[in-house]
Amino acid sequence: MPRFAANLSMLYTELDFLDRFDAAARDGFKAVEYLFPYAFEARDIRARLDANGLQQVLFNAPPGNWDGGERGLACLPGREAEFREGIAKALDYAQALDCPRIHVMAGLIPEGKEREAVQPTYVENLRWAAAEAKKAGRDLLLEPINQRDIPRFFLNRQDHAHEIIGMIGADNLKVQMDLYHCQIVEGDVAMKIRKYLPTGRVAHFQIAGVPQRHEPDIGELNHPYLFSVIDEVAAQCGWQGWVGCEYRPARGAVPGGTSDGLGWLRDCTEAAKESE
Ligand SMILES: O=C(O)C(=O)CO
Repeated sequence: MPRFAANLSMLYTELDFLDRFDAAARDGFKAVEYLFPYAFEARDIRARLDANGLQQVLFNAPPGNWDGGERGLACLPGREAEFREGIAKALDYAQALDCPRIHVMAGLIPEGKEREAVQPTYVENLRWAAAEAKKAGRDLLLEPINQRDIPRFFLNRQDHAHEIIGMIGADNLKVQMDLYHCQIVEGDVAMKIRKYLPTGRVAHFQIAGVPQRHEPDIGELNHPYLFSVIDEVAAQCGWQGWVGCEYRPARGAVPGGTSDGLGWLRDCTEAAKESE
């Protein structure tokens, strides 16, 4: 069975952010991820991690004006200085939280521009950021995201992410392979895991049911099968990463809404015990 991390931006949202760490640990998670730590002092987050024996496995670099609709700065011409400040801030938090990975959201293709026109900005920003992250001992992750959730998002396809990484050639620049986005954009998910995991460029997975982004046991994807594929390929290539549970519980932000929906995880754990 893969190792699962609770995404605290989507799970336990009936609780204040810092209390979500305690709830995730109570449900048996050993690791967490979320979008952004920046509204909190790193030492307060660190205290919650330590008190609950949790690892911080991923968070995002500052995305620009999130409430104004921005979803990353990396592909935005003219925003390079802000992009660099954001990466420096993310690296400081990563150090304080002992977090090995930072997701750098690509951003939206500006109105009136084509993807090809902004790709050079994206590549140059990432080249700089990967070198900074390397000095700090961190990996930077690129995530292809579907355009139903985020219209005009620059990076949508797995092959595009791998092509960009190949162009830059930094060994700490990797892919965050979200199987929910992958199914919506391109499908053939199991074969894509088999193709890309052995490359050493997939640092992290995320999951959610498709199409509503609820629990993984709701919808068109057969997650137990996909977990067995991850396990099989991981054993062959020595991959030891995490699978982030980045879904909106079907019962919503109500007390117990997240925990009640974790039947899929309990089933998975039981099945793993039986096969030992
Ligand atoms: O929208 C997503 O899928 C993300 O992981 C954002 O970080």
